[in-house]
Amino acid sequence: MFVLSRPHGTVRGRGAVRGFTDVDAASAALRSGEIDALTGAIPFDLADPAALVVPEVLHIDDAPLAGGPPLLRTPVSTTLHPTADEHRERVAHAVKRIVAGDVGKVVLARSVDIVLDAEVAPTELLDALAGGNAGHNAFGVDLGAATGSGSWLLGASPEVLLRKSGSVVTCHPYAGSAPRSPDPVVDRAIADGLLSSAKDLAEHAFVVDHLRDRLSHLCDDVDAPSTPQLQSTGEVWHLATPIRATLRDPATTALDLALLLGPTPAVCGTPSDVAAQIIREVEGERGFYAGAVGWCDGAGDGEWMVTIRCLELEADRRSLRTWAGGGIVEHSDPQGELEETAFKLRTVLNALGIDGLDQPRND
Ligand SMILES: C=C(O[C@H]1C=CC=C(C(=O)O)[C@@H]1O)C(=O)O
Repeated sequence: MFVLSRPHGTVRGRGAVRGFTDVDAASAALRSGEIDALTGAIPFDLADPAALVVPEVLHIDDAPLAGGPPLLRTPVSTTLHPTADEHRERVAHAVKRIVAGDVGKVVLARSVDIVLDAEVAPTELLDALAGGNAGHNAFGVDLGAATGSGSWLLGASPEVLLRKSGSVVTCHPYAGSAPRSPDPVVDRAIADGLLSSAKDLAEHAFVVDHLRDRLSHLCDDVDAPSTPQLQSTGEVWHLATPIRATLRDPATTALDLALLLGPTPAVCGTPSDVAAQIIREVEGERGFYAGAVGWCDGAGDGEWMVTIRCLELEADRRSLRTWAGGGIVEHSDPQGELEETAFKLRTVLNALGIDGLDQPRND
């Protein structure tokens, strides 16, 4: 099963006629007309297996999921990768490499392994994720249909890697973050601070520059405003830029665009190859985190979200891994970056009904 809930509608894929773990084979089958739809997840490292299926039925309607209340689970065990101290050290080291000129920006992430006190049904968690943000953004991908793993990838990503309809491509990159506050006056002041933060504006510009450059390979009229706007989730303020471009060849598929554009510097860095190498050395394999989740129809139209604010729920339905990362640039502060991972983790933790991770505050 596949579900992508967005403010403008919900896409559901049911059944699996065929599965693909090789993105190039999936892309070729779509382009040749051998298959007429595709749903699923692309990993961060395209050399890793994807989880793509040709659904028996692809159903598209014009309402998001209604969303449900948060669940009420308690962790019986929590393991952080890495510890707070180690993450601060990694950020400090990345800043040194940036100052040395090895890389311009690199996104470093932390993961948390949690074992819950009781099982969670993937569809129940999907509803809780959709209920946790005003846009009812949420996704759920049964990874087993393609990989046989029995796991589900679930999340509430606010970030559209791309949407393709006919010859029009839109992207909505997010980069640059600050925590929401329950106090409206403080919340507004935090948002205003983000909009004028030189460090966050620089962090954001890497992503827009990358998308402008990659889109120009296939598109004319790439239109991106010169300054970002504010967007928010339930937990986080972001800088975001709406980008629009016109494809030279409208037969280019949304999947091909996802492979061309991602992983962007919102989740990887600049230059992409150097940043990806640093991430591999520092974090190891990311799996599906920071890849893309989405769908594509027979005309090549579709939508792909950046796989963030997400978790992988294992076959036992009690064990899960969730992730949060942040873009490191020259003026990043290790403690600030640690705190950023903590408030980004709240999206998934809130949906599960988990208050704290039972660790010292900054862990
Ligand atoms: C990498 C993540 O967020 C990205 C998206 C928005 C803002 C980001 C930032 O401010 O660093 C990240 O680029 C994540 O949530 O794990």
